[in-house]
Amino acid sequence: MKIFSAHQIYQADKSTIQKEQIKSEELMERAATQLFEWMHSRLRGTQVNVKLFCGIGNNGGDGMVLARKLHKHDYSIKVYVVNYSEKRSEDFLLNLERLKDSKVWPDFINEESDLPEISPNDIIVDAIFGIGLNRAPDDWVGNLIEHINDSRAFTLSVDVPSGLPVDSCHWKPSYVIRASYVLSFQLPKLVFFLPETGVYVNQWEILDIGLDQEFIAKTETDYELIGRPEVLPLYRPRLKFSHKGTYGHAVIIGGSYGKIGAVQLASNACLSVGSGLVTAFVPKCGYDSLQTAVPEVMVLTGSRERSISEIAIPFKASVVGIGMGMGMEDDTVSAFGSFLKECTKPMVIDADGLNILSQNPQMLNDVPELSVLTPHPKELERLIGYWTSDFEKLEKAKAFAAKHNLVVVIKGAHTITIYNGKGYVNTTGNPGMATAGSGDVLTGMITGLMAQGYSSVKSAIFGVYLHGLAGDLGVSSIGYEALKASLIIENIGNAYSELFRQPEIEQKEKPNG
Ligand SMILES: NC(=O)C1=CN([C@@H]2O[C@H](COP(=O)(O)OP(=O)(O)OC[C@H]3O[C@@H](n4cnc5c(N)ncnc54)[C@H](OP(=O)(O)O)[C@@H]3O)[C@@H](O)[C@H]2O)[C@@H](O)CC1
Ligand SMILES: Nc1ncnc2c1ncn2[C@@H]1O[C@H](COP(=O)(O)OP(=O)(O)O)[C@@H](O)[C@H]1O
Ligand SMILES: [K+]
Repeated sequence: MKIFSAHQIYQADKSTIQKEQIKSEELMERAATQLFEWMHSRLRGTQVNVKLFCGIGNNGGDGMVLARKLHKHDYSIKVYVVNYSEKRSEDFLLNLERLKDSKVWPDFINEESDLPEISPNDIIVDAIFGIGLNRAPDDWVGNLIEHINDSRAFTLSVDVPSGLPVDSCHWKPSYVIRASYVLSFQLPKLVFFLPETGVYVNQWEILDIGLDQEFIAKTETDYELIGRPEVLPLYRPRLKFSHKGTYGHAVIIGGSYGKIGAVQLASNACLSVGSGLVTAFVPKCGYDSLQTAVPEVMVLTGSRERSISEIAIPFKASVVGIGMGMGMEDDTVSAFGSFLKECTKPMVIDADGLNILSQNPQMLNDVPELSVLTPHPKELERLIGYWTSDFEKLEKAKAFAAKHNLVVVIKGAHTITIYNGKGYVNTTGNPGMATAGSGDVLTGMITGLMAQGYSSVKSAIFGVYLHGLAGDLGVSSIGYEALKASLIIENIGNAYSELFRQPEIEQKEKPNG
């Protein structure tokens, strides 16, 4: 699913209004009808106090329409207009009048007003700011937002949590609504998936307000949300008359004394995702444990006992995954540097491979184009330097990836794969995966997909998705805390099956059982 910028959403609005020959107020009515139906189907007339906090722009206008509809259906409502500017939008004003016509009289809150009482049992509708936020709220509006957050009442945010920037702009973290639920119009917003801003969004859902599909389809976006519909077409079926040679020979290089497990996890994952053959290259100390733990994996060793001091692969590997648990001994660094000079095919670089690159940036020139780098945030910072916001981080990562023609996988709760100026935002995975070795598993999986002939960027996008899905399936049987990286590997097969699982057909209720 595409992720639009605020500017693109406004354009989609315009295009819809032009094409359907409707007024903007009708689009607002449509959006608010969706909001109302969502609430009504859940509340079913329950008598709770709904307190609507509405700004004076179109986000507030949505709130006005929703208030009118709730009132018409006899809900107990109280409307507050957060009067942060004299520049009210036309559709807000129109719907304020319509609300008054239905005999609802909002309270106007301004800088001098007392903060309204909110009980934890109230339901708050947050329609103060939407995608139009372009600076941090004034302190008095911020105090109101803090007051709403402190109330612990269920807070339903319209379109976006108020105070949250949709695109890069000044904002203040304490002046953002902590939404229990966000009903966002038509398309997801990038900030829902970034670590700094995503924390304000507990759960979100898209409401289809019928924006111009043709416009959406033809608009190029900087970001795309990757779910099942996006990854299914990437899958390459196994062929009946294929053999192990068809699916490539991957080599996993890494490990040092005490960190051989990283290579074991990566090679096992590489095999489990479907690589035809897998060879691990480790220092001598890794030989016995690897051969015992994963008999399907072949093992080559260097000449040293505890670390890698030279890398020699006596055959043509389809792809190499390198760096996990490798350490940064001087000899290892020079072995890595010389190996890069020999390589021409795209590879996957993780962990100490990335750290070596950060300390020796000249080596970046020898990294084969279209290689996949899989940094966690700390490794990314070492590579691209410090950033002051997630927006800046993404821009820097894009520039870095473009400069070296690489695929950069920014790992996190929503891993983002950067390639060719675009970011692919993953939707699978869970906090149970914040555990030792889960990154090694990911590197193995991406390497294993490349071995089978998937392109670098497709391997990264597909691998990240499958890895998260395997983690989700693992967690469903064991819970977050107990999930271990090896269980992610055990669930790779289930993750493939899950991709193709048909949604269960609803059982029709039979009379008398
Ligand atoms: N297609 C869709 O998705 C549809 C979207 N719709 C709805 O429209 C919403 C967007 O509405 P919007 O453009 O009027 O902006 P909104 O967020 O209400 O802000 C209002 C104004 O506040 C101002 N301002 C900004 N920051 C400020 C600050 N810190 N402190 C004080 N003032 C500040 C700024 O004006 P400025 O003062 O900069 O001139 C801004 O214009 C969208 O989220 C959705 O709910 C639906 O109705 C229909 C279909
Ligand atoms: N909270 C989370 N939600 C979803 N996925 C997560 C979360 N935390 C970590 N992960 C995933 O787990 C992996 C961790 O990688 P990394 O930090 O390199 O681990 P390690 O170095 O121990 O192998 C990444 O793929 C990351 O996306
Ligand atoms: K809002």
